[in-house]
Amino acid sequence: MKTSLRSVVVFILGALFILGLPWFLGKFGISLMNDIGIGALVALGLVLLTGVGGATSFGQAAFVGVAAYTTAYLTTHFDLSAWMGLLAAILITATCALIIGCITLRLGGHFLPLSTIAWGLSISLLFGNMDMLGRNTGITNIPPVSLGNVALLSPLQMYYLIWLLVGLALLFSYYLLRSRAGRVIRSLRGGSVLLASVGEDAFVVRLKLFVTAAVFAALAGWLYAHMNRFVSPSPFDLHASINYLLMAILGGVGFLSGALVGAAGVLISKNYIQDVLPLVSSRGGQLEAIVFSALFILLLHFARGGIMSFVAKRKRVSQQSVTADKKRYQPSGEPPLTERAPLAAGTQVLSVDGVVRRFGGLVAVNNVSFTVTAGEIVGLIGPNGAGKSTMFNLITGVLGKTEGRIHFLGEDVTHKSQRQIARMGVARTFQHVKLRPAMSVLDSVALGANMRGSAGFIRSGLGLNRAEENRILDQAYKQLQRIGLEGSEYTPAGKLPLGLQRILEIARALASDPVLLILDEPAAGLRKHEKEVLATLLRQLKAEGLTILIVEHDMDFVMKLVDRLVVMNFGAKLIEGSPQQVRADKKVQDAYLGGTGE
Ligand SMILES: Nc1ncnc2c1ncn2[C@@H]1O[C@H](COP(=O)(O)OP(=O)(O)OP(=O)(O)O)[C@@H](O)[C@H]1O
Repeated sequence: MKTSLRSVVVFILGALFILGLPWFLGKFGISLMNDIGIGALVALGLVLLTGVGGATSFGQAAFVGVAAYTTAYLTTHFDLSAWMGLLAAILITATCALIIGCITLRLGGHFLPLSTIAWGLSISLLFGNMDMLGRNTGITNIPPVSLGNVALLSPLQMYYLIWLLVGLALLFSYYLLRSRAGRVIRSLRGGSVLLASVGEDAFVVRLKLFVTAAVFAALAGWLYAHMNRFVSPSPFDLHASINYLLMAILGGVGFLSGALVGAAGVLISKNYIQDVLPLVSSRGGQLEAIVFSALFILLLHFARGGIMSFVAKRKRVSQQSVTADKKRYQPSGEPPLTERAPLAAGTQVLSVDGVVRRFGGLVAVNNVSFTVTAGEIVGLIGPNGAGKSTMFNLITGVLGKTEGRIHFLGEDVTHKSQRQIARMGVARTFQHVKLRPAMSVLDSVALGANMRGSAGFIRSGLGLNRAEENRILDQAYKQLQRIGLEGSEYTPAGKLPLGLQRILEIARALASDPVLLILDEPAAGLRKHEKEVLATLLRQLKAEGLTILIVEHDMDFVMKLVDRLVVMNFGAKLIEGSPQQVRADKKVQDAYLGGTGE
């Protein structure tokens, strides 16, 4: 994993700026910077959870509150040090997030944000109603954080602690997103079927992200409690949660730096508005909420990408001479990832036995049986609606079977999940391409090698995954060379023409080192020359011992390519045989080729 020099320079310059800034700020400025740092920590969690992971939370302030009250309670009632309070705050907040996440994160659509409002409100109401937490009066006399004998009492002392933690959280997030785990997080918006095809459970990934965002909120809560030395319910209510979301959106919910920019933007303008509104009206306090609501709506209408998206756009325009296409990946030289031993010729790879799939009254797949042996290319063909894609979805575990059995390498996979089947060595492409448009070509393929690595959130975020990450990227580059897309490593996948996106999906599948490659209409949208290149690639893969099952409508392409064909019609198997046998069969001509005898 190569950290780009520019990112290092930007980070160092940022750190120097933060170090030197107090020289130019008064007491008020330093206190404001402390609030910005605390807000930025929460907003950073939201950038990961909402901006990258696609799960909107209106309840982050409640997590800030859980951590703040935990440390406040433990340090005032049990005389624990603030550092023990930090440990407890992180543990309890993460546990709360885990429990709430398990209950709510499976909710789809608008129900998830609605549920975050519900638990956000409930938790903040709890703070105001529990005697042990001081009800609405809160908890006072919280001890300061101490470093040895030095108590961090002044805003300037807290400034350095707060911004050290903000820097570490930023670094963690930066490394995390550039890793194996980060590619999976960035693919969350592509849906659970895409993630399962690379061996991941979307719910588990979202849950880990939810807990990570809660831990960032916990850091903020701990800092808040020991900086103010007092906690009460109102800074952790729904209103505060909306403010944190506003910070993330204003800065740019798709950018880590957006958390800093957004927190600064919201808190500085809030101070400014608080100064100006009393001059306009005696009810300035109420007007503030209205002004912020109006700002939120304007932002959602005209600048959803936030401030950083404008900065990124300008940067792209000013760097047009150094386009992504001209950057090249340099292989790391790490030893390559280990590969599966090739199967002996004739080994049975797949066996489909009397499989039935009904959708209500419709029998989409009706008692279909066939086998695929190692090193074969088998085509599954049939007219539109014959049940081919349903058959693919049954084999790969996307759909459950109504009847029948499927074995892969002799193991019964009838009731295995898509993720388990993918992990056994079945890789696939999709009829409707499933790529993340903004993800680079190199990363898109590296996602396929996901199951060949093991670094999780913590190892990746701490930057301890470099060797593995290099090997995964080298593997992705090797597959790009194989399909002739080297040179476009850093082009966003969505910028490729549809035909090349299909080929890119094949490279992603190959990066997993599969036993069986299942291709759903790979030649659709390809030009004649591209089809020839694809056919050559598939023949080469067969020569290397890979087994391929392919659905394809282009008869010319498929007839020249495959060893055997299984023809389906109205959900049932019509015939199985060599391309010559299928071509000559009268039933096939009637059903599939419209009786032309092509
Ligand atoms: N999730 C579903 N719910 C209900 N019916 C479905 C579902 N998926 C597929 N079908 C129906 O099952 C039948 C087979 O569909 P399938 O997509 O498997 O056919 P196909 O051979 O892949 O067609 P095409 O070549 O057009 O992709 C069709 O009648 C389709 O409408």
